Amino acid sequence: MRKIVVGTRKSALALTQTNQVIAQLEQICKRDGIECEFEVHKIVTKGDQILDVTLSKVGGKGLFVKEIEQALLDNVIDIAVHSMKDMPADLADGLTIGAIPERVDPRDCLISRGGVGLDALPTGARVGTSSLRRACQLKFHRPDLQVESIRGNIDSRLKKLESEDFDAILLAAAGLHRMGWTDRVSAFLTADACVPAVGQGALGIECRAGDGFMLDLLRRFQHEATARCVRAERSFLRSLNGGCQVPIGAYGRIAAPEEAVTSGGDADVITLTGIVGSPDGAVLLRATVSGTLPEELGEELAQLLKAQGAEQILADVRG
Ligand SMILES: NCc1[nH]cc(CCC(=O)O)c1CC(=O)O
Repeated sequence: MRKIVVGTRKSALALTQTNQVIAQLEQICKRDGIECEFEVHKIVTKGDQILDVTLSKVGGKGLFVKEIEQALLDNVIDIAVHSMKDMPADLADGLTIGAIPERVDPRDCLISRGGVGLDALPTGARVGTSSLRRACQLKFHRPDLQVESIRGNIDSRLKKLESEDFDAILLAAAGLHRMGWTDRVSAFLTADACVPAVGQGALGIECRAGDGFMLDLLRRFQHEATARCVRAERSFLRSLNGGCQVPIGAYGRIAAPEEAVTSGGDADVITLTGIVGSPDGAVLLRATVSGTLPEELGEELAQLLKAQGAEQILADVRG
């Protein structure tokens, strides 16, 4: 009986999604006759310690990931469950993503007082988000809104909607979905109106690159369509040198079978949309590409946005 130690952050969302992944892996083990048991190991990351200060000013890439990767390298844990959108473009040497399971809802959503949608928010309403990507796209559509920083895990941000007197906050639908809190959603923003963060809604299970047992198990948990879309999004992010604290978004999807048939296309074709913008929403560059090779698609999309001036916008944000 092999014991698999699973590392996780200790936030409510991290623990919940880790337990959901363990339950799914247990099903696979049972189905395929693999004998193993799972144990959860909680790790406090730098990102958790400094949630109250301005994360974007600290500027480190992968603030939620570094200590967890060290625990993998030190054999303290065997796998780690991450939100793909928190993963830096490059992993630590010796580690790999063994599985990307099926993505849940990739969209952002609005949680407002009174449950109204974006268009019904009063002129000048205060909206809480610390994501430059969300701020940019929100201000692009509604320049009158006042975007203000809000910190903390999703549970504390939901509390701050009331206690800090915001009219609305923006969160990823996926986190609320995993917590069973989608009844709090006032409106889902379409992936076109607000292009999600790279990897949003997807999880990644990281392990040691040389751990054959884990790689064999995790391979059975991978959702190929999701994995290819996320690889395309991450290739785009890497090509722009982006971390999670820059106003960059990308969303890859694979045409539904009926769409692929009517377009005469291939069921493997990924359609990838990306944006780069200024945090005040004055500039919002966007392009869409499609193709079958994830890494090349991401690079192609980055080239298109660079040709529109993306590098200067990002340089201005980074200061
Ligand atoms: N940046 C924090 C973070 N990282 C992952 C999620 C949950 C959504 C997901 O898995 O993509 C969230 C919360 C949020 O952005 O609302």
